[in-house]
Amino acid sequence: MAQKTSLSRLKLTDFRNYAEATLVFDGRHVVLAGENGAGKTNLLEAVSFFSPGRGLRRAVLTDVARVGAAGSFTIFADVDGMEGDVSIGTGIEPADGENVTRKLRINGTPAKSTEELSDHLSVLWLTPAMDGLFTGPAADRRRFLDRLVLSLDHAHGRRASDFERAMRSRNRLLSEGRFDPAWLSGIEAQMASLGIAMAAARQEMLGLLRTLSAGSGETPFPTPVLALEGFMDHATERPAAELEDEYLEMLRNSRGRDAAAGRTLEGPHRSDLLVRHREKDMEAERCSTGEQKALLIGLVLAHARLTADMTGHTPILLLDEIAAHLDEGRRAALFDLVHGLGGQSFMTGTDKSMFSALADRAQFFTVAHGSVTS
Ligand SMILES: Nc1ncnc2c1ncn2[C@@H]1O[C@H](COP(=O)(O)OP(=O)(O)OP(=O)(O)O)[C@@H](O)[C@H]1O
Repeated sequence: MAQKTSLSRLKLTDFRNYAEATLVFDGRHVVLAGENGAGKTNLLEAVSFFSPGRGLRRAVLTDVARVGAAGSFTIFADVDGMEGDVSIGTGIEPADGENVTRKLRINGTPAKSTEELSDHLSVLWLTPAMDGLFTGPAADRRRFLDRLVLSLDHAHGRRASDFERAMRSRNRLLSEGRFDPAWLSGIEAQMASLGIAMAAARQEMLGLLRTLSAGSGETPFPTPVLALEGFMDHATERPAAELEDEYLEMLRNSRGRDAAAGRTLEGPHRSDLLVRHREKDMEAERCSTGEQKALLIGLVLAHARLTADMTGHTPILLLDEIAAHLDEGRRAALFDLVHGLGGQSFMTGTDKSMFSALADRAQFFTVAHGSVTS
């Protein structure tokens, strides 16, 4: 059984609609109930800042600081984490100018990068903004998949940003007509090694999820069948060095075409995550809204289970308005599955009664106008 990671205290200052708030948790699941616009999602967003990146809204940091305050915000948490008890603080300072970066302190010591958060906890989320994942642009699905990969392979984010940087340099050289072979070859070699490593990490994640869902029992949440399309799709069995050579060759041969297109036409930045509903044998985008939501829940729960199995620690789950579109039976089944993961989850809803099946497995808070009461 994986060990539980959990938050025991959360303190916000000038964060979204909170001037100041402190919440004390006792290790159970957390239910945040309140009217529309009360500040429930803001609390989940605050917790999501304890993972690398820009949080569950992918926010511009200056938008997060409370309107009318000094321009800074802070979030502190006491965490029972993967390496034991730890105090984590993050936020921005006022007037950092255009290039605001998120500061992070772990036990009072400044951290070099937000990637250090992954040593202490893993935070996964499901929000209504993700409802259109299967019908929306491929870039959203790629980002979703990359977040899944990142939770187990912490180098994936760096790889992806280094690839992006190299690709931008190549695009610039090509668009300026500077076909300097030595320079281009150097950049393309870097793209080939990073690009194939990215594709391999994504394939590995899909393989792990496939193995896991093959063993999962009956639940009301359908099993998603996942595949990648668009770049080196069927090449998983071949050695990485061979694939790198192939991609390098592809890049070399497509310089003219890419220059004309103004972008690189082949690469891991063109992959798409294909999702099928296994039981119905149908593409996710052709499933009903409710079926898509259930598939998404199935996918996030499978990922949470995988994270727990692989790291030995349960992730913290943020489930925004999760109960809203489920009937009573599915709601109860969902709570049992979430509880069965053995971790701490944070759930929001407009009505406390939607969570009654959780009973004493959860701690209930009421949120109203940027303040929280238990
Ligand atoms: N930087 C900010 N400063 C002050 N208020 C903000 C800021 N950013 C967002 N808000 C406000 O925070 C409020 C609460 O937002 P939140 O998304 O948390 O609501 P919610 O309780 O999840 O509501 P719903 O049930 O409608 O999803 C909104 O009214 C929003 O305008």
